[in-house]
Amino acid sequence: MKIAVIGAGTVGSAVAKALSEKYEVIATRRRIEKVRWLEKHGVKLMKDNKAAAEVADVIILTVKPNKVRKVLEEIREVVKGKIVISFAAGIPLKVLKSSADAKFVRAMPNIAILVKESFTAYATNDLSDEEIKLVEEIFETFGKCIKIEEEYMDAITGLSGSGPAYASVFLESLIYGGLKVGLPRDVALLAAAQTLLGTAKLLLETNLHPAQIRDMVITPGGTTIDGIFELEDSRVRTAIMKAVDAATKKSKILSLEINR
Ligand SMILES: NC(=O)C1=CN([C@@H]2O[C@H](COP(=O)(O)OP(=O)(O)OC[C@H]3O[C@@H](n4cnc5c(N)ncnc54)[C@H](OP(=O)(O)O)[C@@H]3O)[C@@H](O)[C@H]2O)C=CC1
Ligand SMILES: O=C(O)[C@@H]1CCC=N1
Repeated sequence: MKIAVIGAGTVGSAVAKALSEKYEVIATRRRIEKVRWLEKHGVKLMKDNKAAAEVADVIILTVKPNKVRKVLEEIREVVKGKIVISFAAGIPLKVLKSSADAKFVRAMPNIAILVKESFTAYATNDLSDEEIKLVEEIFETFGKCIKIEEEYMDAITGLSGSGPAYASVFLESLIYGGLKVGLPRDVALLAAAQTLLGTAKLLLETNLHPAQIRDMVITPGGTTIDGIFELEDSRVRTAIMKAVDAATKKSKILSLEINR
């Protein structure tokens, strides 16, 4: 199966690289010289979106949201009846469908595609069971995936699409905390990253709620409660909830703007 990735930027190049292990991949962007390294992974580079979409069985759009309509206009004649997956934040299926006569999937992965640990949520109304299977096989090359109702896509964008950015702020803060108390940089980085990874795994592999994990770590009168006391005083939870809320609202605004 041939897959065309239209817009090989940050996400598109990660997508092309991951897919290249299993599929024949063509990737496009205007400045293809920026992603020559993809050729080492067997990815064919082109500037012509229409030519790439024409020879592909499945097309993945990884251009910015404001470019989606223009790109669909370019490729509309050659994607009739084909599966077109859009990763663009905030662009509803309705808008995609009004631009071309294809079978559309609106999806939201995250940058952990690079290490095959993306969380990809997707919505579609157009696909048969067999086509859903095919699309899930594609998403599984990026990590985990789930099908959701489209009404949740903006919230997913605000949580797991943007999530690696929030988690990186938290990780950076942990590392700097480590530096403040005198840890060598490499030790602080490893300690922070492995702790976050381990906690996420604990949550996914047990039935424990995060509050229970937190409670398990707090030894009465011990060290952790002093750290937690400071965190609660800084309203960290409110800050993170506000971040998810703001990014979700922005995704909704993008969909309103595109309809104008
Ligand atoms: N970054 C992330 O973590 C995530 C991003 N997304 C979504 O993925 C999309 C891309 O985001 P991101 O990778 O961050 O953005 P980038 O700006 O890094 O990538 C977009 C790419 O599109 C290319 N491009 C622009 N115009 C065209 C065109 N007409 N034809 C072909 N290619 C074109 C650009 O390259 P050139 O200028 O050389 O053409 C650019 O490299 C967005 O819609 C975003 O919402 C979704 C989930 C996570
Ligand atoms: O910042 C953005 O708009 C994209 C969508 C989700 C993550 N990055």
